[in-house]
Amino acid sequence: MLDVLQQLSETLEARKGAAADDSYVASLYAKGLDKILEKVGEEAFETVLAAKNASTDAAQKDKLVYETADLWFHSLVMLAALDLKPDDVLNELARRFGLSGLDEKAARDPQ
Ligand SMILES: N=c1c2ncn([C@@H]3O[C@H](COP(=O)(O)OP(=O)(O)OP(=O)(O)O)[C@@H](O)[C@H]3O)c2ncn1[C@@H]1O[C@H](COP(=O)(O)O)[C@@H](O)[C@H]1O
Repeated sequence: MLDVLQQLSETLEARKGAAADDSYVASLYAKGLDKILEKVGEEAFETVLAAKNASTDAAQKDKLVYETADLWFHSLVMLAALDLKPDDVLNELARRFGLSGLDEKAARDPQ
């Protein structure tokens, strides 16, 4: 699953050189950081709403997954716009989990 983040991260980097007319991500970069942050805020709100609905109606869980994917995606665009990568966040999570970083985790758990 980490491959998905890695490949998406590479695509987000590549879009820095793309035309805004051809790419949603390039169009966000062209609109600037404030627009990207607005999208992150919007998607966070939609995710919270979806979680509330899913808490009383299990049929809404698909919607929650969809909105969370939108939130993660726009968060990755935000990180990329500031020249950060998913690994920066994953390494921080690993550190909190008691690991010094992803390399150590890979050594312990090759699969
Ligand atoms: N994962 C995503 C992804 N998730 C959501 N979205 C887009 O995010 C937007 C969110 O929908 P909204 O209705 O909130 O936004 P909107 O109304 O279109 O835009 P606003 O006017 O509100 O800014 C939609 O246009 C979705 O298509 C994504 N667009 C791209 N990707 C990935 O990014 C890659 C590069 O995309 P492009 O740059 O478009 O080639 C793609 O191959 C995908 O892997």
